[in-house]
Amino acid sequence: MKVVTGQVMQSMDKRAIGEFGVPGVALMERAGCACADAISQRFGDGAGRKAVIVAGKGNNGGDGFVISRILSQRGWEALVLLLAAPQAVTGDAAVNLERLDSGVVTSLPQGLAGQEELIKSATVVVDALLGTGINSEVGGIYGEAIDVVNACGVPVVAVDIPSGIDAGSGRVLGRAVRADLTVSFALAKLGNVLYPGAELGGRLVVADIGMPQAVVDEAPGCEFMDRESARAIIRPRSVIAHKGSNGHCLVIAGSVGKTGAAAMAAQSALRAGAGLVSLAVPAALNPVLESKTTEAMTIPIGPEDKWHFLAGALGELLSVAKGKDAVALGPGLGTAPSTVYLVHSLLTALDAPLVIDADGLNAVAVAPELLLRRRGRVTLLTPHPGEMARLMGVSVPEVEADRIGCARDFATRFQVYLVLKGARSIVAGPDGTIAINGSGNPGMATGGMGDVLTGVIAALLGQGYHPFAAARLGVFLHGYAADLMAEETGTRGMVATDVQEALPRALQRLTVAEGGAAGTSIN
Ligand SMILES: NC(=O)C1=CN([C@@H]2O[C@H](COP(=O)(O)OP(=O)(O)OC[C@H]3O[C@@H](n4cnc5c(N)ncnc54)[C@H](OP(=O)(O)O)[C@@H]3O)[C@@H](O)[C@H]2O)[C@@H](O)CC1
Ligand SMILES: [K+]
Repeated sequence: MKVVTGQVMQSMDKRAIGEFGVPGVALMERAGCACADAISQRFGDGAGRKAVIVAGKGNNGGDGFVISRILSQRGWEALVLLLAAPQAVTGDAAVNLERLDSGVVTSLPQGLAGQEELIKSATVVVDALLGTGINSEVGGIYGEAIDVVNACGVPVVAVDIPSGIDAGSGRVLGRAVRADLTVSFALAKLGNVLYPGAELGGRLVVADIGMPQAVVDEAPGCEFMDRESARAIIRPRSVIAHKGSNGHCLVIAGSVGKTGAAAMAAQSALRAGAGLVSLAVPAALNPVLESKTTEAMTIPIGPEDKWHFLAGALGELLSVAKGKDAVALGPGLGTAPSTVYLVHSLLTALDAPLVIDADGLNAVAVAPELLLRRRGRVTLLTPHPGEMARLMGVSVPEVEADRIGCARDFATRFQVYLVLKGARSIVAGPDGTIAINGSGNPGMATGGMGDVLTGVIAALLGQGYHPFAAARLGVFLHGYAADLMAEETGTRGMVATDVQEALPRALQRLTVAEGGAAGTSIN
């Protein structure tokens, strides 16, 4: 699913009207109708139902006027509380305001004070205060109105986006409406899918409002990874595939106390379909990993009494990396200075597509310019916000304030593919292309989830997926496996190995046609 900023949507609106001759009032009519339909579907129609539409003076309010007219035709009492003088309403919104019976509209330029009881008596409150045209922090009568709506205890349907959410980022601009349902138009906005906007919007419906297809297709936006987008990336496995044709991954991981990270990265690569996995570990840890893993082949590296990698391991690691289809570097490596030095040497010397995570990223953060020496080779980083902050030399709140900007900036500057983890992981390509992951749940906020993701992405790279496809499919699959687990056991107490074990089921659900069965019929 494509998502766009509010500004892009406003220019799409202008293009549809200017270039394609679609009247603005027609778009507004379809938008209002889509909201009314969603309301009718949820609450039914006919007498005894009351909608209170809290409207602003812009086109978001205009949609609200259409909703009032349509619901009235369906037997509702549909009252509009307009937070402006009627003369302040212009354009298409004014056309629709004039079409309402005067008794339906109450103009409240001083704000909603005194209307609380009326609002509490409604079946549904429609939030038509502010949409994509929001241009500053919300305060004054609009801010107070948002507080009243949030305190009313009645289901709230937001028109396009909850009022107060920045459509380009999902940020709350001062105050924002909390809705149960949001009906967004033509395409979802970034603010509908990024947190906190995504949560405040409740369930999201994207309605077709008759925007010309060319305008939709040509709008600059980014991909929101849902099941359909994942299905479009995933490739069928050849029936004559063998372990050698499904990619051989090398995982370089582990230090004392962190053998689990190494085991999970290796095992997850297998669960995501890698044909073979070799796991290179500091030699003293080999016995532990021999027994912790079964299908992965462990390779002891360095002196037998060393619990972490030394700088001198470079030669041995390069020779085991020869011929591998992808390398994962970092899970549980530790931050011993000699290990950091080794990571720096591997960065410049390894030719295979390389996924770097965890302590691998901490080593990169010391000298990120080394990434530029990998030009021409595939590098994929998977930082969480703390690691991203270290890589960029900024604070975590700075990363969180602009997750897309940070991911894009780093990926383009250092010519890498990057997954910025967190609720709605961001995938950035070296050309600045962005995707947003739609799968996953709070159960994933526990240790080891990143090691699983590293293994999954390495497996996909090893199977020959393009790095941007491997990153997008990898994050989706990882979150989707966790979502399948959550369906069964809830999110509390979920651990990384649960997600690891659910990966085949997630792959199965994505490859089998909806409602169909796996396999090929032969009779
Ligand atoms: N795109 C499409 O295809 C279609 C879009 N449609 C709809 O149009 C909506 C966009 O409409 P829009 O551009 O008129 O902006 P909107 O969100 O109503 O707000 C602007 C008004 O709010 C004001 N204002 C701004 N910030 C404020 C603040 N912080 N606090 C207080 N006030 C603030 C601002 O006042 P100003 O500052 O300019 O004086 C201005 O008057 C879109 O979300 C969708 O619902 C559909 O009808 C059909 C097709
Ligand atoms: K709104």
